[in-house]
Amino acid sequence: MSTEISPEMHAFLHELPKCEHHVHLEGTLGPELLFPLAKRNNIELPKDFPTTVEELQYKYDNFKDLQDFLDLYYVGMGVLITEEDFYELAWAYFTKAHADGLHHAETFFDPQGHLERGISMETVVNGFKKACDQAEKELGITTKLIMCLLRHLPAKDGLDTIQLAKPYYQKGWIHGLGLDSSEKPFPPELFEECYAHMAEHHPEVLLTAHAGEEGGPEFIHKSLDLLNVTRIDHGVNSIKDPLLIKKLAEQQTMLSLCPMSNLKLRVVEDIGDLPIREWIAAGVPFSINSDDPAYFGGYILDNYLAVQDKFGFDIPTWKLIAQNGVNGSFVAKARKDELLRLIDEVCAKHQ
Ligand SMILES: Nc1ncnc2[nH]cnc12
Ligand SMILES: [Zn+2]
Repeated sequence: MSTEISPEMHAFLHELPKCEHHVHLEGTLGPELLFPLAKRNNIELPKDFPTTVEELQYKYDNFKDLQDFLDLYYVGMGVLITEEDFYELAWAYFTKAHADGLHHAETFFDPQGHLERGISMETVVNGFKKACDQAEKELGITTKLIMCLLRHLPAKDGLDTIQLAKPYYQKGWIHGLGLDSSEKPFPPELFEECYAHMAEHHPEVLLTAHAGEEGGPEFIHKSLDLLNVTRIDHGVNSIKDPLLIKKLAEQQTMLSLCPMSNLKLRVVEDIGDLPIREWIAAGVPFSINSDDPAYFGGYILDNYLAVQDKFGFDIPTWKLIAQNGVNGSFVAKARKDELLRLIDEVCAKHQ
């Protein structure tokens, strides 16, 4: 069922202060930047890669599953070469998301997808950090960078990557460790050593992992119990296990839900099938995110609107969702209080 979103509700959702916890910076690379960067950097795209925006868009609209998307995603990021490319990419994301009412962003990046092409960690992190600093200064968006390990690569490669990123963890330029890429063939336990290393040497770092996107509830259990993550990225399949739902609610573990991604990658047939009402009823906190917005057809506000279109929530429910997003953010109490005050103001104005 779809509900008509009134202009008032649209304006409210636009204004509602938002936090994003699940966006891959490489997933913000759309055709409008991909093709010019390929040209600028003299990158010859593979023979079977689309050559026009329309052909690329057709691919984006017809992913069969997560792997089908990832195959295109890893080729796409091959046009990113210089520090300036990484900066431009992230800055374009921050400006777009700012226009959607974004106030705080915890952004993923995949260094191994660049290191294996001969791009240095320094190039990647310097470019992203420059955009983060500018977003804080010019747009008032607080930011955190979360480095993800690619689970289709060996854990040893992950440990080497952690080693390379150490100076940036020490400087406080990278704040989290995540785990992404093909889920089902590469379960969480393969990366126990990587997460244990981070917990031992950088206890201040946020630990999170993609789990329960295509994998079952056991991937979420193992991410919590073996990797000791305090957040779960996606977590859609948590609903298949009532005990897990109870545990997520008890521990107040936030799920970073990505509705349009879940639809495009066929995790669900319809956004209305997402277990959002069940999570709210059980007290499981979640935030709403864009994942790879250039590939899935929508930035953060589009994802909020897609949920509203199917669920028709009232303002108090949206207030709760926004508050949970703030409380699950990796920021100091003073910033949380500030964001919660802003949410109160916008909700009071639209009540
Ligand atoms: N939705 C997703 N799942 C797993 N890995 C990803 N990398 C980028 N987007 C991803
Ligand atoms: Zn993701």
